[in-house]
Amino acid sequence: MTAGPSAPAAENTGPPAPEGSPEQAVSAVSAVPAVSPVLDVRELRKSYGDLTALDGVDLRVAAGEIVSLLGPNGAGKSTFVSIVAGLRRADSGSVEVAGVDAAADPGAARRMTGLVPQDLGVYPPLSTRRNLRLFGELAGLRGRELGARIGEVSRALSIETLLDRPVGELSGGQKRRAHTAMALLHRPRLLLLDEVTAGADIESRARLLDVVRELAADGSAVVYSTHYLQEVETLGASVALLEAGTVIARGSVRELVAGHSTPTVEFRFAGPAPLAADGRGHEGFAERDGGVLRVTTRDPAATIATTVLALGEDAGRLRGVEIVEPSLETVYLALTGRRYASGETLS
Ligand SMILES: Nc1ncnc2c1ncn2[C@@H]1O[C@H](COP(=O)(O)OP(=O)(O)OP(=O)(O)O)[C@@H](O)[C@H]1O
Repeated sequence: MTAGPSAPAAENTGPPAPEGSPEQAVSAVSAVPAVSPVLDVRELRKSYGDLTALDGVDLRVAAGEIVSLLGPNGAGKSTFVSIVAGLRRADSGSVEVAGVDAAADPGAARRMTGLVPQDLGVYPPLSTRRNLRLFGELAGLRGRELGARIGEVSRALSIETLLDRPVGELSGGQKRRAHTAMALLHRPRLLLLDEVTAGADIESRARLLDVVRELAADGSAVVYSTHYLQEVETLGASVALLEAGTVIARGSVRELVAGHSTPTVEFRFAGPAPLAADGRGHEGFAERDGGVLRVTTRDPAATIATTVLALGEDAGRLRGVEIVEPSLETVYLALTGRRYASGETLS
């Protein structure tokens, strides 16, 4: 895939389908902005053969709003982003960018959209500057204005020293910054970023997040797909949680946490956690994850007491018990049944 408003159509092979399906209760928090949204997506559907990637996705994003698109691998985030960017065609549903129907006038919708896709699509033999010029021209920028914008985005993303190097020689993080610069050249009203900080170092990540915040502060609407939950807080973003092609929750972090404010108790064991046998009196949803038994409960104290009592000989392997207060992470866990794989990456 390539960035920019006139990127060519492309289909890529995506990751495997998500395992299982959530059984937890799902509550969708409506977050319809009062003013006309910059992005207005309704009932978007997309299948790849028998596989339903998007199953009726609605999403509205206001000017100045950053929406974090969260969800496990295969949830449909990239499919959603690439359809909104005009790289893929939906089976049905509608996409409007600043009131322009993307199906009726794809060119106009693309001109208002900036995309930083997951698979980078720059022209490797050309210098960063040449790539920026190309994408700028595709977006309708010319002459002095284009030169000035290249200067601005290069400063914003700290890529001035990379301008005369072939993009193909840049590191992964440098490429992402260069790519983001290309998507920002024409000051898009809608910016789509698909896992843009994946593999970026701390400095690149901070720089990228700063730029995204600044763009939103200037009035752009931003859709920011990520696996890093802490970025949601850093960006001051609201959340759209996608699972198996459906938005299962939408709202601010505060709204989501308030709506799913059930604490979790984590029991840590030496060796595998014992089976959370239903007969052990847990109240709420219990699951095992390696050496951790995790129980979502409204009464943590009672859960600790009944669970420890029920452990039998496994009690000797118990190494710690922790009450985890509700957070975006626990909301994610409650809604998807999945957890972080490494402390920050969602599995
Ligand atoms: N070109 C394609 N052909 C067939 N199936 C596809 C294609 N692209 C994506 N898929 C499937 O569609 C589903 C959604 O994929 P998508 O890449 O949109 O998910 P995602 O949420 O972006 O995942 P990740 O977090 O891993 O990037 C997956 O099951 C994936 O295997």
